[in-house]
Amino acid sequence: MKIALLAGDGIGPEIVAQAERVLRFLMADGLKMELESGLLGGCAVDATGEPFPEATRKLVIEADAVLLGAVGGLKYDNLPREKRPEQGLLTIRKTLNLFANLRPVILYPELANASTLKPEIVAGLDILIVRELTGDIYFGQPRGIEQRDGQRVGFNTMIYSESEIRRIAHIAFQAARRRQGKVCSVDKMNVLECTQLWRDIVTETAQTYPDVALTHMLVDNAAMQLVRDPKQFDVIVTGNMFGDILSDEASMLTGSIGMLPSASLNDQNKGLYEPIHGSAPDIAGKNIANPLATILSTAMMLRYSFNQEIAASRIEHAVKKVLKQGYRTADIFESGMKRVGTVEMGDAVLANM
Ligand SMILES: NC(=O)c1ccc[n+]([C@@H]2O[C@H](COP(=O)([O-])OP(=O)(O)OC[C@H]3O[C@@H](n4cnc5c(N)ncnc54)[C@H](O)[C@@H]3O)[C@@H](O)[C@H]2O)c1
Ligand SMILES: CC(C)[C@H](C(=O)O)[C@@H](O)C(=O)O
Ligand SMILES: [Mg+2]
Repeated sequence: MKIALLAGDGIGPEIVAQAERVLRFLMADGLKMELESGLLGGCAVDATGEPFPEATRKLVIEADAVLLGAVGGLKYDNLPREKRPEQGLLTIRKTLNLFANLRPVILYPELANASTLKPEIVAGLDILIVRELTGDIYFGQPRGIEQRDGQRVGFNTMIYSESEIRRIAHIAFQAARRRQGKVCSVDKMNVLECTQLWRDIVTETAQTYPDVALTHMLVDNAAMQLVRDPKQFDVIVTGNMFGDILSDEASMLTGSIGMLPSASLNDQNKGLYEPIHGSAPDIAGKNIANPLATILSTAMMLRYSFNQEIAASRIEHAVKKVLKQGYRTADIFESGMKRVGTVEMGDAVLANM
């Protein structure tokens, strides 16, 4: 099992270091894995001039799975789009055809008071956001900024093909079968043709899954319903951009964006695993970032890419125990708990493994 580690920028190296300790612990305990680090994002721009250098391309193609921290930062904001750190991430997703992004939104009972909603509204919360990751306005052509009628206009194209919609819909329905059997498809069909097609194809695909209950919701309402009554959702399936926004919103129901892991999968079981948050430049280098989303992403990697259910649950149980024992990074801290830094949170997880 060869794993490419791409720590990236900002808090990336700090949080990936803790996940790497967890992987090395499992290796010392007999799990056969090989880890190799590579450059992606701003650190790659600094070293090579490119956000996704050739050596990293080779590494991720050859690896069985990729663990990523985060990319980006203020320093790179003035670069042209193709040189920006985020472009490196988008290019990896496209190169590996990682169209299915799974973002579990799970509230650990110990964090009920850290949620932005009242404990009774979020108790037992367990949503799976299935975000399409290689299409939509992120990749659609044409795009650009150009002169028209004496002024600049900026434009992007929201586009989905039937086959792109169908394959992500299948992922959502199959996931729902292993859960509560409910899929809510989120679109903006009242305004956007692209998402009218989305709704039509999801509805058509649902006919293969008579045992799954499908509902549709417009994205503005979905954003509101997530903070009104989030437990009405089981699986949410949506496009690239709506999924990006709704998952950041949903993360706060679990206490912090630092708690949400993700898996981005293609149809050959190859996966890239990363926390849903970014490089958090405001807290980078201070040993205060929450590493749990990244550590939980390694559990998803062991489960989805390597079928190592026991090792995956071992990590998840260790995280649960750490929270039970009262360890909290700043983002999930509440009085009476033990405030710890990034490294100490890693220590606590390892101690519980
Ligand atoms: N997958 C990725 O690599 C990814 C994802 C999102 C944003 N980004 C990039 O990251 C940079 C910063 O973006 P942003 O500030 O909008 O979003 P962000 O997710 O980096 O940070 C948003 C807020 O959440 C906090 N936060 C994020 N992760 C945390 C953690 N693990 N523990 C505690 N607090 C945490 C940050 O301190 C910040 O206040 C940008 O360049 C953006 O493009 C990268
Ligand atoms: C950094 C950015 C390109 C990325 C996205 O929009 O997909 C991020 O926000 C995410 O959620 O993974
Ligand atoms: Mg995002």
